[in-house]
This record gives sequence, C-alpha cells and structure tokens, in this order.
Amino acid sequence: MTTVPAARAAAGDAETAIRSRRSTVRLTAPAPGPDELLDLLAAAATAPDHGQLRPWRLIAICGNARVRLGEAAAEAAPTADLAKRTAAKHLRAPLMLALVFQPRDLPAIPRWEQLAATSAMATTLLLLLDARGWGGVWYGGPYPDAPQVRKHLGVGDAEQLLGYLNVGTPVPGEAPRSRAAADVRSKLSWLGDTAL
Ligand SMILES: Cc1cc2nc3c(=O)[nH]c(=O)nc-3n(C[C@H](O)[C@H](O)[C@H](O)COP(=O)(O)O)c2cc1C
Repeated sequence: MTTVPAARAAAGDAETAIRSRRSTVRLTAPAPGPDELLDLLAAAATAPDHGQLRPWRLIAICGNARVRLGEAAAEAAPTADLAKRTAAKHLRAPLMLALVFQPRDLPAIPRWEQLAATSAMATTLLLLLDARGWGGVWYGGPYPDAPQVRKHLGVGDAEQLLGYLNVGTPVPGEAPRSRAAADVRSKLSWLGDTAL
C-alpha cells in the first residue's frame, strides 16, 4: 500500500516534472527506440479517455523515411522556396511521430471528447519524454491535410493527421529555457462558498 508521505513524494516528482517541462526545438540523435517508445506509449495511454477508446495511432518516422515524407509534403508547398523549407522541416529531429486521430461515431462519446483524449495522451507522452531526459515538441504541420501527405502516411478518409511529435535528444549545452509563471487568476471562477 502506498503511504501518504510516499504518495506526497510521488506527487512532488510529478509536479516538478510538469512545472519544468519545456518543448525542445533543437534535437539531435539518439531518439528512443521501439521498445522504449512502446513503454512510454503504454504510460501515455493512461491519460483520461472517455470509454478507453484510444482513438489515435502513431506512425514513427526515422532515417530516410523523413526525407521521403519531406518530399511528399514539399509537393503541397505553393512555391519552390517554401517547398525547400518544408522538406528541411522533416529533418529537424531524429524521430517524428505522426499523430493520427481516429474518431469513432458514437452518440455517447462525441468527437470533441475523443479529440481531447488524444491531446491528453500526446501531452502526457511529451511530459514523460521530457521527464526521462528526451526532448520533444508538437508541431501541427507542415501541411497535415495535404493529399500528398495523407497518401504518403496512409491516413484514412475517417482519420485526421494532428501533426507530429518531434523527438530526440536535446542539443547539448543549450541552457534550459525558463518559463514565466502564468497568471491564471482570471481563468478561475467559483460558484458557492469557498470556505472548503
Ligand atoms: C497541437 C499543437 C500544435 C502546435 N504546432 C506548432 C507549430 O506548428 N509551430 C510551433 O512553433 N509551435 C507549435 N506548437 C507549440 C509548441 O509545441 C510548444 O508548445 C510551444 O513552443 C511552447 O513551448 P512549451 O511547450 O515549452 O511551453 C503546437 C502546440 C500544440 C499543442
């Protein structure tokens, strides 16, 4: 049985991990391998999820597969310059995790709840990566809805690409970015007696 002090210590660890997490843009090799990724994913899949639908899947893209995906995305760019920049964006991390949303048509669990569950899983995964010393950042694109990208990744008609989690090792020597505390006072209102 977990004792109260032990539970408090664990909560402290979790809070420290949450408060210190930052997205890492500058990433290098290595990235977590298949076994560690599955382990992390199993932990991330514990995020709140109405009905435990897990309405998502990930496609891990590494090595030359990033080049080929970059070429497919570049086809969607309107200019040659943007095409070049788009292709380069696929080489910024050793591992890209394409996040594919798979909503199901269920009256009791609307699409927005399934999207929220998917987002909760993704942010939990980023937090776990950060806590283990890996770096990660969520990008919405490039061109997640482009037919070339969808076809290349095999995104089905009923699915939606929610961008990529770029994953790898934070570039050594970069100072951790500090974070200004958010002023959330205007974000919380109460109804009822606050003397709890
Ligand atoms: C769904 C989603 C998509 C995002 N897409 C982009 C993006 O395309 N480009 C970008 O610079 N940041 C994007 N961000 C923001 C970064 O992932 C990151 O959260 C932001 O840079 C703040 O850094 P922090 O997580 O350390 O606070 C996205 C975030 C989310 C949740």
